[in-house]
Formats: sequence, C-alpha cells, structure tokens
Amino acid sequence: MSDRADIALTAATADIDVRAITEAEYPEWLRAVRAGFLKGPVVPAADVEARRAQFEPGRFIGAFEGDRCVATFRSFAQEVTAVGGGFVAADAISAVTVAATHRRRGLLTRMMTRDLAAAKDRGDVVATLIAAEYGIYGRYGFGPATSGTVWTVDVTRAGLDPRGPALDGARIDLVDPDVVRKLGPELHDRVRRATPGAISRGDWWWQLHTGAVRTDPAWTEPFYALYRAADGTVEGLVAYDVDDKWADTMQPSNTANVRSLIASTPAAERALWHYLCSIDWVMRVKSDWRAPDDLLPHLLPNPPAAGVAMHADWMWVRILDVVRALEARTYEGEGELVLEVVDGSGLAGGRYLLEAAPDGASCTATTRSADLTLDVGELGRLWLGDESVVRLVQLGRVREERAGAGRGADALLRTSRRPWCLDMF
Ligand SMILES: CC(=O)SCCNC(=O)CCNC(=O)[C@H](O)C(C)(C)COP(=O)(O)OP(=O)(O)OC[C@H]1O[C@@H](n2cnc3c(N)ncnc32)[C@H](O)[C@@H]1OP(=O)(O)O
Repeated sequence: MSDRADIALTAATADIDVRAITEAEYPEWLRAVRAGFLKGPVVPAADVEARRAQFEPGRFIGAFEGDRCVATFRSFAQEVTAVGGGFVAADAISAVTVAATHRRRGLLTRMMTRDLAAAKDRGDVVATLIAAEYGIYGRYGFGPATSGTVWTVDVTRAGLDPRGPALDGARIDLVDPDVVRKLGPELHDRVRRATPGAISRGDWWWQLHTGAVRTDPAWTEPFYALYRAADGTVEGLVAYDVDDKWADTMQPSNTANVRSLIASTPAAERALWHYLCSIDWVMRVKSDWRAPDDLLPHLLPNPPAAGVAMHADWMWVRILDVVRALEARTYEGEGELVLEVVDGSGLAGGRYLLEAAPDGASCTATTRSADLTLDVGELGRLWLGDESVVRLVQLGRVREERAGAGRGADALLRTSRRPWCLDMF
C-alpha cells in the first residue's frame, strides 16, 4: 500500500481499525452492509453461502470497533467500455456503508482513500460506482459520467400493430435460464463493445439473474425472450416479469417490467420492444434503466406514449490515470487540447496535452499553457462524451484559459450517441 493511504485520524475514529476483512469475518461484514442499507441486520445463512463465491481477499474493507463491523466497502475488477469500444481496467466500488451510529466521522473517507490508492498502485485507469446520493462522491474526484432513464409505455396509445412485430425471417422464442446462461454472455459482449459506458458482466451476474444463485428469497424467475436474426444469430434478449393486475371490471391491467433488454442490432431492439407491447393483458411496459437517448420512444408510432418514469445520474467515473484514459478512447475530430487537471488527492493531477485524430490519440505531460483548467471530477464527467464543456464553463465548473477552448474541446470529446451503463453494481 502506498503512503497515499496514510491519513490523519480524528480522535473520534482513531480506535477504529480500517482494514481488509478475513473470510471468517464475511458474515459480520454482510450484516453491516444490510444494516447500512436499512435492510435489517439479519443475514439469512443461505445468503451468506450464496455470496461466499464473491469473496476476494484484500478487496473487502471493513471498519472494526473491536469485533463489530461499523463500516463496509468493497471493490472489484471491472472493464468499462471507452468511447470507440476499447475496454479499460476499472476499480468498481460498491457496498459502501457506515453504521448510522458512526456516520460523519471520516470513515468513508478513510476507506475510499485506501481503496483509490490501491487501485492507482494496481494500474487501474478509472474507478467507478453508482452513487446512492448525488452529494457523496464528488469530493473524492468522481464525476457523473452517465445517466439513466426508465420509460413507461402506455401500450394502448403506442400505435403499434397489436399482432406483434413483423419478423421477416427472424424469430423470438421464450427460453429457459440455462439457455440464457449459455447464449447471453456472448451477446452481451457484442453489445458492451458497441456501448461506451457499458461494464463487464462476470459469471456471477448471469448466475444471479437467472436464479442459479439466489441471495434474495423474494426473487422470482422472469420470462426470457430471445431474438434470433434470420441467419440464426442471437441479437437480442429481454428478461421481464408481469405483475398480474386486473381492474375492478375484470379488465386486464398488467405491467410488464423489463429487468434487462439488450440488443446488438436496431432490428432486434425494435422487435423486442414491439413484442413486449403486444403481449395480451399487458397494458404498460416499464423499461429497465436505459440511456437517456434510447431509441425506445421513437420506436413507437406515437412516441409520447413512452413517458419518463425516472431519470437520474447513473455510473460515476473517477479518472486515476489521465494519459491512459484519454488514449483509450477514440475521437471523431482532429485537434489539440491542453488540460490542467486539478486533483487534490495527488492521484491524477497535472497538465496534459491531448493530440487527437480519428485514427488515434496521444496524451502526454506538457509545460505548454493550458486551454482549460478543470477538476479531475469534471474530467470524469466528460470522459465518456456525455457532457458539454461549454455548459460546464457556463456553470463555472471548467475554466477557459483561452477564449473558445470549450467549443474546441466539445468538438473533440462529444459523441454521437450518449453513453449507457447497462447494469447496477
Ligand atoms: C457505491 C455505493 O455503495 S453508494 C451507497 C452509499 N451508502 C449509503 O448511502 C448508505 C447510507 N449512508 C452511509 O452509509 C454513510 O452516510 C455514507 C457512506 C454515505 C457516508 O459515510 P461517512 O463515514 O459518514 O462519510 P465521511 O464522514 O467520511 O464524510 C466525508 C464527507 O462527505 C460528506 N457526506 C457524507 N455522506 C454524505 C451524503 N449522504 N450527502 C452529502 N455529503 C455527505 C460528509 O459531510 C463529509 O463532508 P466534509 O468532508 O465536508 O466534512
């Protein structure tokens, strides 16, 4: 561990030990996670056993007062798709909790400082997380890099042919979980390569989402519908459940809740949404968390039939290595940009020259005068192309050192489609 992890302890937490947990401490750590997320402190034995496969020495951090775990933090290896389809090594952070009795004494700061230093030492390019609340992670250099939108489609107003999608030789089949585990990962790999902001799904994800591993006693098996193109290629997969609601007059009033819909072609995407909207008894279709520029509303003849049910920041990114992060992505335009990156933690700050072109980019430390000055969190916000530099200049979050530099930076950094992180972690 580097000396970046050494921080001054306040008197209030000096007697609390922040360290990696042992496997024997895993049940106590899980109890603390559940309590921190207000789920009740009792962890069913089956849950502990199911989760044991996930345990990784060194990556599960706990804060202990004696034997009692009062704070939790976990990170794991992840790949994030950069703009252009390259995969970048990420330190994915989750299960962050501090006991209600121990909050606001710096325990999160201690765990985060330790984890980010370790990630930097390991050579991870970015750290990622999905924030429970907007105000928590900016102070650690994270910026909201993607957002998510949940849509609700009023099927009766959508204007789609109730007979279902015209498949032109393609087919949609209901399949069992074992088929999903067999065919899903390869499809997902194609989808994530084409989707900046997407993250890797390990075997655990497929096990958990097909019921092979159960951590939640209330989990029920969804329907899985698989789309195969006319040549047999698997191009789409949707997992959904239906809530079995009937109106007083015995009219069907069901909502199909999409747990996950992935498609590697627009044809598969269009067909699967149409399929969902044509299931008898289903009056509403509620989507999973999708990109804010998802095709969905415009796949309907009457787009306003899809309303935004929820919209929020989704995956946050903390750049740990500016050079590798900026070289890992592609650029549609050509140009140079000098960035003064401010990072109070000392992990990634410095002045960098980005020389970008459609056929490749280089990023190097420079002494040239800066075009823009920005906090590392703002760079995280910009990295996947979702935010406008001009807007951040207007908000006072990025400073233009040269007039017009914001517009020039947007021409390099912005992308035609918005990034999308498909998963919660
Ligand atoms: C990736 C994930 O797992 S997201 C899940 C996050 N977990 C939760 O939301 C569960 C409920 N909340 C908690 O467990 C805790 O309150 C935590 C983890 C959010 C914060 O832990 P704490 O130990 O209290 O944080 P810590 O004392 O290190 O605070 C550091 C700073 O962040 C601020 N802060 C902490 N929590 C919040 C918050 N929810 N909103 C805004 N600011 C916050 C503190 O005020 C402090 O600010 P300061 O440095 O200006 O004084």
